[in-house]
Amino acid sequence: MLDAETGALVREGRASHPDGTEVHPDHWWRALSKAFDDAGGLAGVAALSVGGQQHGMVLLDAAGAVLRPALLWNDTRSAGAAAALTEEVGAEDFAQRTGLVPVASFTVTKVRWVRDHEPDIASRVAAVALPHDWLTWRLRGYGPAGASPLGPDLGQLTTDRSDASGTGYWNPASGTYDLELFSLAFGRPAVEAGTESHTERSGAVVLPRVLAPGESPGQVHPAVAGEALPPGHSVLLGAGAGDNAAAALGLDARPGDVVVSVGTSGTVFAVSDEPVGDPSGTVAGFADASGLFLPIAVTLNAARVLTSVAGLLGVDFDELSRLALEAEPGAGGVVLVPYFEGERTPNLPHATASFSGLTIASTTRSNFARAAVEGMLCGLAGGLDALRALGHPAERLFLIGGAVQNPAVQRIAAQVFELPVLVPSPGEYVARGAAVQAAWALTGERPAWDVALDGHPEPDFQPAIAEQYRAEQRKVEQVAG
Ligand SMILES: Nc1ncnc2c1ncn2[C@@H]1O[C@H](COP(=O)(O)OP(=O)(O)O)[C@@H](O)[C@H]1O
Ligand SMILES: O=C(CO)[C@@H](O)[C@H](O)COP(=O)(O)O
Repeated sequence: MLDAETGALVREGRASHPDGTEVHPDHWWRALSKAFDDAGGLAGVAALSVGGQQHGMVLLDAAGAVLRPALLWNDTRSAGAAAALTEEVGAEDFAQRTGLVPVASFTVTKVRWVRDHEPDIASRVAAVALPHDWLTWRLRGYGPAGASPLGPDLGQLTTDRSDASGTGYWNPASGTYDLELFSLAFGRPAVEAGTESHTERSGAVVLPRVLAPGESPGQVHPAVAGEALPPGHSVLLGAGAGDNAAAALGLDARPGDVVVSVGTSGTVFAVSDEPVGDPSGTVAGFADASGLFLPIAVTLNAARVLTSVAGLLGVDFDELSRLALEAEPGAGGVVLVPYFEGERTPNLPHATASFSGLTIASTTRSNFARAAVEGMLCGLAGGLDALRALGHPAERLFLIGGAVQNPAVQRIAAQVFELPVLVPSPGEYVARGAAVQAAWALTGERPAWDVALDGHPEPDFQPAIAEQYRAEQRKVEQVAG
């Protein structure tokens, strides 16, 4: 909870939901309510907005009930559907129509998977929403018949540009749904909530109405906030956003800035004045939450690479960092291509990780620790190269995400990225971006809050690290591709 004038942190609360690649949205709802309690309730809060993981598929029936656990961004079961859709539409056309070339993360591939593997569920789908859409709808009082104050009005579902652009059936350049593409994927017609054709086309699958930046979908319903909301107090809602677009808002990133987030996913993105369509699929051409665009490259293997290697070495993160910094740049020739969870960029959903360059001399704990950090960051550096190759200016790099608290990640980032690296003060930048949206909806103006910096590691670019990594990565790609 931030002060609307200054952006200063006033209170915070947190609650977790289960890990995994499919999660029932009810867990998010319970976690949100616990987080409100943990933060001391909503007294004094004038507006709030929801930032959430992108792409997750929430299927609702006509009575507003969730039909199955949401398939999340990191669920790769729809890799075959992604390949089929790319084949049917063509990568070039797909990129032109949506900014994307399908990979398993995107919602369009998940609806195709459901059509093909769960036809009973597919036939009962009345609406498809994303995590933040569903939470915003629930906060407004809509939800399953009998278990929500305003009932299952699917016409009230809303989303925002940033998350709509991660579905694979919305066109960031025109700002409209590509309903034909949705029907091709799912085999049923669709309609945008709240439009004229929505009322005329009963039976079509409802897709949330796309709000403009700064637009509000309404207020938190007093009955759903329970004791968190004091009597007579109202809370305005912001549009909500996908997590990466929210982080860009939270950092007040502008064209020329690149953000690298090392969390569960690894992301590299820029804010751009122009829409992007990369037919190679390396860069996804999302929209941002400010009215501009957010070209992005995303890896599935980020912070958890360090968790795995720390576990292998039997050390905590502090010791992993100490070991990594003890080794020389290049880790004595040891390279980790860290595709522990398959990979999304490059699109290798079935790849596995591999260590190489092991000799008696190089097989040391410190080289393993360093190879883990280098491999993870080199995967992201490939994303930066792709953004630059598309002509995006990159003047400085913000490094955020849980793993950035690791000193080795900061120091080695300055060796792997050929840019000044800035480390903002530790914080929840996605939540901060959601707070920007809330303040924007409240005042009608995008706030300009200062972002405090924690440090900027000394520039120390060492191209040999990435060169060595790329050589091994090409070999892995040949086997897994
Ligand atoms: N000091 C550290 N070194 C390495 N990884 C860390 C460290 N601290 C936290 N992490 C990792 O950061 C991840 C959480 O990052 P965060 O950006 O909050 O995640 P998410 O992308 O899921 O929002 C976890 O995988 C956690 O283990
Ligand atoms: O798939 C993407 C972006 O395209 C991910 O960035 C997800 O939006 C969620 O990532 P985490 O917050 O779990 O790291």
